[in-house]
Amino acid sequence: MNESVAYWAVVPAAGSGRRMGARTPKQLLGLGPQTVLEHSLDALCAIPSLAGLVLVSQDDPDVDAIALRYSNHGLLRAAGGEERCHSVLNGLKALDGNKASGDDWVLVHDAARPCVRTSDLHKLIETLSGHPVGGLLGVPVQDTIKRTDADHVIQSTVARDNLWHAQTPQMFRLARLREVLEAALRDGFEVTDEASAMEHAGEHPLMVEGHADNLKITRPEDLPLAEMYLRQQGRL
Ligand SMILES: Nc1ccn([C@@H]2O[C@H](COP(=O)(O)OP(=O)(O)OP(=O)(O)O)[C@@H](O)[C@H]2O)c(=O)n1
Ligand SMILES: C[C@](O)(CO)[C@H](O)COP(=O)(O)O
Repeated sequence: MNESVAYWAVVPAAGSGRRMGARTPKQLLGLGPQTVLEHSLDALCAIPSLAGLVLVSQDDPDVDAIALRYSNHGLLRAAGGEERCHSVLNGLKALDGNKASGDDWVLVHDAARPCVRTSDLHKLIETLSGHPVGGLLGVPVQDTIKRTDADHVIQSTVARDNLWHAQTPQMFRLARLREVLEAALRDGFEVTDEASAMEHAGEHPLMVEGHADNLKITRPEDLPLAEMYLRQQGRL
């Protein structure tokens, strides 16, 4: 752990949860007595070295109430953007305007990933703190992967060796991440995660193996699965 730099988190929590099909945005759905968002914030706040975190959300009184409960963790707020990448960039700008320096590390973690293990967060930070680029948590692909046409007719089988599911947190230096994200957006490049913006700039982030239970809650069937994982971890 490099003591001279700080570690911050940016939590994109401004999505509408279209694929969940619920009236409530999925980050505010319940997992036991807490919301998905609170479980994700609790996981990040368990990192002793965390200097603070930026919660990126739409205007929502329910989010405001949750944010108040994390004010002692140096919680800052930023407005959500049209897409996840715009929300993340707003979060980085909020950090820039605060006590953060360009060399500080930023962990970008989806609010929709409440089951991330504290042990994996520590593994990510320990593995990457001396790394020249940064990286992300992920898990190797276990199924056979098919590519189809628009009519779902299989065209090919994708070789799965060295193929990974990218997760979050994705951990990069603040100034460099903001620079590559702004450049990717200027180029009209489709940014679905922070690592892809780094790759677009010619960087090679490091994949750090985590666990499959760090799922992104996306569809209704993911909620009971997340609840089971949290119980297994003793968090419910
Ligand atoms: N404009 C957006 C879109 C997404 N997110 C956040 O990014 C994370 C991952 O995005 P995703 O799973 O796609 O969430 P949604 O966009 O809400 O889902 P959907 O695509 O089904 O609407 C979530 O924590 C979501 O709240 C965000 O902060 N701002
Ligand atoms: C960032 C991410 O969770 C990595 O897998 C994923 O790219 C988010 O994608 P989404 O379409 O915004 O859910």
